[in-house]
Amino acid sequence: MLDIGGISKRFGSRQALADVAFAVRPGEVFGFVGSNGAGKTTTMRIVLGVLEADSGEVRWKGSPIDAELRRRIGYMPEERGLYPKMKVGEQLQYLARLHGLSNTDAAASVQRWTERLGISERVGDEVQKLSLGNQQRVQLCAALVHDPEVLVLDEPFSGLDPTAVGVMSSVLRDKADSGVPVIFSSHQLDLVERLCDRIGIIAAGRMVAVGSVEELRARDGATVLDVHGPPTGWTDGIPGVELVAADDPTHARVRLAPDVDDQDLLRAALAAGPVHEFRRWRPPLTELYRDVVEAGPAAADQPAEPAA
Ligand SMILES: Nc1ncnc2c1ncn2[C@@H]1O[C@H](COP(=O)(O)OP(=O)(O)OP(=O)(O)O)[C@@H](O)[C@H]1O
Repeated sequence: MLDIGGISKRFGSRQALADVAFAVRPGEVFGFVGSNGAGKTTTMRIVLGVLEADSGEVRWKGSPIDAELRRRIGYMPEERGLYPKMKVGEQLQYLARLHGLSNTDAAASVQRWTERLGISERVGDEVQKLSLGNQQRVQLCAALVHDPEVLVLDEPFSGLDPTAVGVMSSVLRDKADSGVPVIFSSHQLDLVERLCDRIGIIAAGRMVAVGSVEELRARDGATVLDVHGPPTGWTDGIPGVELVAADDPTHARVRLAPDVDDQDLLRAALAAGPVHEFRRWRPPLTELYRDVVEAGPAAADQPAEPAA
């Protein structure tokens, strides 16, 4: 288990992280989301040990991350760290060797991952001659060539075409299925919802929600129903029933107060007209995110609270 245990970090007067705590289990893809400046990159850098927390600790399998453990993490930094003038294959081979692989193992690994990520034809090209998306594929190869025990990826999907998104998603899923905890940050919430087993939402340096999408949905506790059929307006005046959306003249999305029986609501709908659909509404992550971040300790894009 990768355990991020209550880490805090201050840059001058700015409290970038305040007691951030969550865990990523082996076999799990964990999506780390939050607005610009919320603290994702800072958290990931601390996980990697390239930045030191002021307090709190990161542990992998119960041990604090040290130099030896760091070599066993695959990291894709936000500021991509490739040498532009070096050839793709040479660079990956070099990185794999740096992480302790023999020459033969490194060559086999480079071949395997460049093929999997669709850049095997480009191994003889300088990195700077590749498109940005292909450079990103190389960057993911760089995180994978040494067969890491943990994967930490900072915005690996940004700027990728749909094919590359598909390839990258399946690679992350496979790594997780082989027992590697995978954590990545992203602003693409639909992708995060599809791919991740659990999600952490950070706002202004504080974790405001952690869980599966279902668990995040359950936080609200309210029953919200979509009813299609009767002309909109039939809910007016029913105690404990709030109309929250009406996408067309025969639709009503309603939030029920805890004491309202959904069967009573169904009877009221039937009295107003034929009911074609009556079902619980499952909000997408984009809506859950908005609700959580807006209700969090500070709204999105606000500066982190200054230190005392
Ligand atoms: N080296 C640094 N010196 C000073 N402040 C920093 C430094 N690194 C990060 N910060 C500040 O810490 C806060 C968190 O930044 P961080 O890069 O972790 O956010 P993020 O969630 O990764 O944002 P984005 O989605 O834009 O990449 C921001 O207020 C940022 O300005």
